[in-house]
Amino acid sequence: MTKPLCVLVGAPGSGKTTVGEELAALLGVDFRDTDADIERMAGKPIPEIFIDEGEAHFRTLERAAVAAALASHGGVLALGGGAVLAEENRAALVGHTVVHLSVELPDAVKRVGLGAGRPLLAINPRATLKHLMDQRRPLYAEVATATVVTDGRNPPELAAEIVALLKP
Ligand SMILES: Nc1ncnc2c1ncn2[C@@H]1O[C@H](COP(=O)(O)OP(=O)(O)O)[C@@H](O)[C@H]1O
Ligand SMILES: O=C(O)C1=C[C@@H](OP(=O)(O)O)[C@@H](O)[C@H](O)C1
Ligand SMILES: [Mg+2]
Repeated sequence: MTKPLCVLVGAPGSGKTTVGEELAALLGVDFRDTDADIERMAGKPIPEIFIDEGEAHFRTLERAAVAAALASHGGVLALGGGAVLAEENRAALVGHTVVHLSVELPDAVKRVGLGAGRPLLAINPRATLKHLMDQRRPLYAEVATATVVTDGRNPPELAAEIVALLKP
């Protein structure tokens, strides 16, 4: 069975999508993001899924996307920030190389701005992010096999650090 070289988890704004793309380019492998898979599956952008069908439906699509990607993608895989909420997803990550991109509130808030494209952050992004991060910090720690601190660091240097970390 194919499995990802590296799975990236972390809060919204930790840089999973951006650093994941850089990392895949450095490694010369494909990049995949479960958020993009979900949008393809649903045939619409994530904010529209939240509006039309609600978060529970999004999480159902997300569980399917995570399972499919873990089973079939051999490159770098970025998950959505909330994927770790599902016990099913955390269990599926056991045995994988999972890098937690950690970020503290000040950098996360700066990076997500007013939460464009992230429906959970559409109202009061700073307070909502703080709540999400407090709730999820233990879950990221539970699934991670390594943690990379991203505060004050740029995506190319973070991607290079992960390449070094992946070397046997
Ligand atoms: N290390 C970083 N330093 C500065 N800006 C970053 C960094 N990582 C990501 N960004 C920026 O923050 C925003 C969110 O990044 P993104 O990769 O979408 O995060 P995630 O997928 O974890 O939510 C993007 O505008 C991106 O360019
Ligand atoms: O934190 C969350 O629950 C979410 C994070 C988003 O992905 P990013 O972490 O890539 O922003 C996306 O999956 C969706 O808007 C829900
Ligand atoms: Mg992302």
